[in-house]
Amino acid sequence: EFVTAGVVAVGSAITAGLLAGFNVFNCMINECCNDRWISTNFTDLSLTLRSKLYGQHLVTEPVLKHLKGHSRETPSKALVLSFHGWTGTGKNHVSRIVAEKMFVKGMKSKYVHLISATKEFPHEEMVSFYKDKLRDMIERAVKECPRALIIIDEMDKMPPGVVDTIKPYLDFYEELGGVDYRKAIFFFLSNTAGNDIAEKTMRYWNEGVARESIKLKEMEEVIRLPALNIKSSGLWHSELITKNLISSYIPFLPLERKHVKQCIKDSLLEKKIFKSESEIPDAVVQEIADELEYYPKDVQLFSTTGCKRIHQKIDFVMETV
Ligand SMILES: Nc1ncnc2c1ncn2[C@@H]1O[C@H](COP(=O)(O)OP(=O)(O)OP(=O)(O)O)[C@@H](O)[C@H]1O
Repeated sequence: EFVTAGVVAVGSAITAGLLAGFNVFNCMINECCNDRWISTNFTDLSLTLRSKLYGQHLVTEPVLKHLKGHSRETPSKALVLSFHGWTGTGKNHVSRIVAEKMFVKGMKSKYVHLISATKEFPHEEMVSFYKDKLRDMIERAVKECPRALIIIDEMDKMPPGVVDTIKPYLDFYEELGGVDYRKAIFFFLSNTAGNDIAEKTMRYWNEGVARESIKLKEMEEVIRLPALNIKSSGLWHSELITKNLISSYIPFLPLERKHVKQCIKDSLLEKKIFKSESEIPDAVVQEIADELEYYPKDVQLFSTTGCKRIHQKIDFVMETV
């Protein structure tokens, strides 16, 4: 009996060893939820954000700070960053950069989830079904990898009330149903409060105050109230706001012509129309920039579509050159 027990024990040890070996080998080739596939080194991310995100000082540093803080051993809750601003100001751009620098497979990682509210939750009358659907999506994502990045785009198109269903997962609980949600990262993207952010930025400009001296704290105030009170914000009367479950509101300021010009240069290089920045004639950049619309009409300060639609404008202008 003693001998049999010994043989069984040795057998189990060998099986466990083989399994562990297989897992190590498997995770060298296939994506796993570990440090080989998910980075906790923020150097590259910080360099990229600093050089490739224009005019958004209230985004670059706060986002980096939150990500670094949250990556420490055991965070007390999931990180929830709510991105707000006009169209084309960089909300998706930042999300993509973060995904690409944190996850080896970038946006293609099975641990990065991009949920489009208009695609997934198009009908207002289906709220209760959508609540189950969203809850299920989040549970599956975090069960598969506690360090998942979940991006909800077009939050303002989400039927009111749906998002509150994920409240427990964003709270300070150690675990829910055997799953720890505290290492997960959520980005909410919306245009809500975009006009309020633009107005405030405009006011500073009129007073001759440098854009870079605008503080995060005051902009957060500008966002929080509209997000809570506008029915089509996705966060209308949401407990995520009232119970302080959103870690930070990140304002994307409207982009000025000089930022748009930087985006144009990037796009011209990306499209391989020019080989280096020094080859790009100013007149070409100017002409493409003139194709966009600016607000307010008299001073033409902010691009109403940020850096969006630049690719089409390049095609149009280069076609006629
Ligand atoms: N601040 C920025 N710095 C550098 N490039 C930018 C910036 N904002 C936008 N872009 C460029 O413009 C493109 C469109 O921007 P993006 O999709 O990030 O806008 P958005 O804020 O998510 O808009 P929407 O609210 O319409 O979803 C990006 O892919 C990027 O190339």
